[in-house]
Amino acid sequence: MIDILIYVGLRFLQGNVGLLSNIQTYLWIDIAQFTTRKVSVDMFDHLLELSLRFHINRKTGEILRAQKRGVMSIVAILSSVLFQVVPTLVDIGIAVAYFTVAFDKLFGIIVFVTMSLYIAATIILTDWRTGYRRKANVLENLMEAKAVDTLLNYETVKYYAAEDFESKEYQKAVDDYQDADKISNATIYILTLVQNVIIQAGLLVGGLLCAYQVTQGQKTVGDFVLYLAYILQLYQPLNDFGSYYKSIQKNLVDMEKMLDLMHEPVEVKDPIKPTPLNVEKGEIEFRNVTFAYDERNPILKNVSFRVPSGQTVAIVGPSGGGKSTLLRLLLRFYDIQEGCILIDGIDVKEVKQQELRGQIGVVPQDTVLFNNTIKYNIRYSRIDGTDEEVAAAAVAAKIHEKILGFPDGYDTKVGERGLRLSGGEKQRVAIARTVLKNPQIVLLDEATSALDTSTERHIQKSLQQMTVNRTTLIIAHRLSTIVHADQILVVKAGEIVERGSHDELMQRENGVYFKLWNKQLKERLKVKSKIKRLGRATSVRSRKNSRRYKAPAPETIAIRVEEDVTPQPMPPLPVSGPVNESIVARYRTPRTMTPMAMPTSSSVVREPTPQTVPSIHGDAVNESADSQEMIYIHRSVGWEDMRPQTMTSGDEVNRSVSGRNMRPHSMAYNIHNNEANESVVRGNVRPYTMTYIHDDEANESVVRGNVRPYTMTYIHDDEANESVVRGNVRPQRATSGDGVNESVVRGNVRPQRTTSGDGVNESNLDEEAPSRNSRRYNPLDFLR
Ligand SMILES: Nc1ncnc2c1ncn2[C@@H]1O[C@H](COP(=O)(O)OP(=O)(O)OP(=O)(O)O)[C@@H](O)[C@H]1O
Repeated sequence: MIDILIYVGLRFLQGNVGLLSNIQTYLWIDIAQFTTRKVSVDMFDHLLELSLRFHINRKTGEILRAQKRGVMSIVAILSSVLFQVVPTLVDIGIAVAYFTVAFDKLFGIIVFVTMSLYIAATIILTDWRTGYRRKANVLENLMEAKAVDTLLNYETVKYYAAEDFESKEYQKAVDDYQDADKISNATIYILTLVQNVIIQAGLLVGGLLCAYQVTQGQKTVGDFVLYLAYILQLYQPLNDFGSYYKSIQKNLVDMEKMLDLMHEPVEVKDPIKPTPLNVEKGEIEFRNVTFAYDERNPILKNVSFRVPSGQTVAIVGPSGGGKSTLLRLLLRFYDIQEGCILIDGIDVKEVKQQELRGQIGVVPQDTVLFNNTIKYNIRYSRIDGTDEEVAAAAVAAKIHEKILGFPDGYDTKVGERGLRLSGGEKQRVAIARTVLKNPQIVLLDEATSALDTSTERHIQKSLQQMTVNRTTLIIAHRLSTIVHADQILVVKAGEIVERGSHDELMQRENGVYFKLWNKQLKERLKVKSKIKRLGRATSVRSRKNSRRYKAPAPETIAIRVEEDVTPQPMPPLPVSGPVNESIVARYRTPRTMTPMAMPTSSSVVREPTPQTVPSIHGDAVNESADSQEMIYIHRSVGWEDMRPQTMTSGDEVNRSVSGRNMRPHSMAYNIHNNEANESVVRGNVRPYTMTYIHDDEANESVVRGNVRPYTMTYIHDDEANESVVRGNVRPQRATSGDGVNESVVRGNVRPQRTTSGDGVNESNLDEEAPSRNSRRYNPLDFLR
């Protein structure tokens, strides 16, 4: 009777386990939610607290996966321990006690040994399995990271038509994971097999002992049946215990990566007692700053400079010199090894990072926006900004009208990372954001370098307005955008190698800045050359004004090639026809053809490339130009198309132009020959520059819209101007000459640049175009 009562009691207890699992559905939801929220938010905060160094190296997909899996594991472990493991252990304990009391010690020992062996085998084998599980996890993370990385780079994948490659890579990642997962699962079967063998062995030994005792009359058949019934009932929770343990172990492995992330040390810490920072003047000072991302590779070496309140300092220099690093250090994304960085005399280390960054506005090189509305993105810098303030900031950044033009206005969604906006629009949103933030210190990190020159010019204007009276640190690649800076720092290999204003730096002919400037100049000219002024005055008649004036500046530049072609001895210059033939044979490109006497010599035919043929005219050249091969006269750096840089004067040349579809970069200085002009008229040539062309025919061709010169300078013929007026042509540059200017004034043409001439300037007051009349003309201005 007691036996039966104990048995029923035990079953009741076991039933309780089921009861508990019902209770858990009510209680558990709250516990699980609380745990999930706590762990997720702590983890998120910690990730935000980690340094830029960590985030530069992270793999977003992997981190999110680790976080998700880690949170789920914690909840699963809690659930297993609370509702499964503890009740099972209680169950097993009672069973051992019951067999010891109800049967005899021997049965208690058998049950105890079986269960101990079972638990020991489960623990040992599960630990062994963990290695496989861990490997499967790593591969699963990689699989996920691969997918996220590819999707984030969707555009790049499409640009390079790399869908197949990416698909194969992803397939491989999936295969690797599945292989590892298969092995991990296979080890479960080994574990289960061992567990079953132990249980069956225990059952067998206990059953045999019981049967023996029945035959000896020590036990009844009823006892035997009771033993079998109960022992079978007992092994069920034991089996469950095995699977709980397996699941706990799996969850512990899953949690590992998240715990690693949690333990990732915070590199840049706030001071314990921070000094309040209230930037008023906004004076910045770098004092003997030395810094390395990796101690083995110093990046900044003893850098010192000061940006006085309200001034603009530009940082320029070769790529990789450490310019962006300076900004990152000012924002304290990294701690420096030596020296200090001060804002209004306070070391940035002494200040709370949030407070520091809260008072500095940054327009980065490539703005990444949140996948939200334009309004949200602008307001991000000051979440209490009103709609009116947001609109005012957008007006200042010259994007308000544009936004209003979108169907959803300020509620337009910008897409992931702001990809639905153009580069220029994104940059303006970033500027508007900074305007709304209204910081005393503004950092511009190549804010416009990714944009085309026209958009850049517009944005530069917004930026310049924004930075008035604010301390500004600009990193620029295009030097033309920072000539206005109060001070320019040239950073090279982690050191400031030059400093001064643009004009001061341009005085140093061998300086880094001077060279950098010229390099960019050459890039724009598409030749590696140095610009040298060729003074020349030209009389130009303005019909409109009925007055004569002297052209204030040389419009043609002679180009002297300095480098990158192996210097070769200059042969005696030829004085007769054959030179031109030699030129024909050698396919040289004339860089400059100016109306000067042409020395010739047959020696050129045999000699290596002459370095300079400063001027060419004369029939022979021109005849050769007429032949199929006269293409490259002199100084070809390559075997490009026939494209002399400048063509001036000389009938035959002009004819060759007319016959051969040559495209001179420049047609300058009184091309007054009809044939040349005819060729222009026929639309065979499209000069980059047309200067002082005063022949009606040329102008007519312009009038007819056959040609679209890049530059029209001092065109003073009414017809040409009229054509501009009529909008037939859109020169990249339009200079002087009232007719042109008037057309600009009337908005018919949109030259890229307009200079000089009151009308132009009036129409274009906000362009701040340098007036050639107002100061000594510097040919470099031409390229700004
Ligand atoms: N997080 C980083 N970890 C290690 N090295 C880095 C890190 N960031 C930059 N560097 C290295 O530091 C050097 C300076 O980089 P920085 O970005 O400051 O150059 P930069 O002058 O702004 O160049 P660019 O004009 O090309 O933008 C480079 O050699 C770069 O490889």
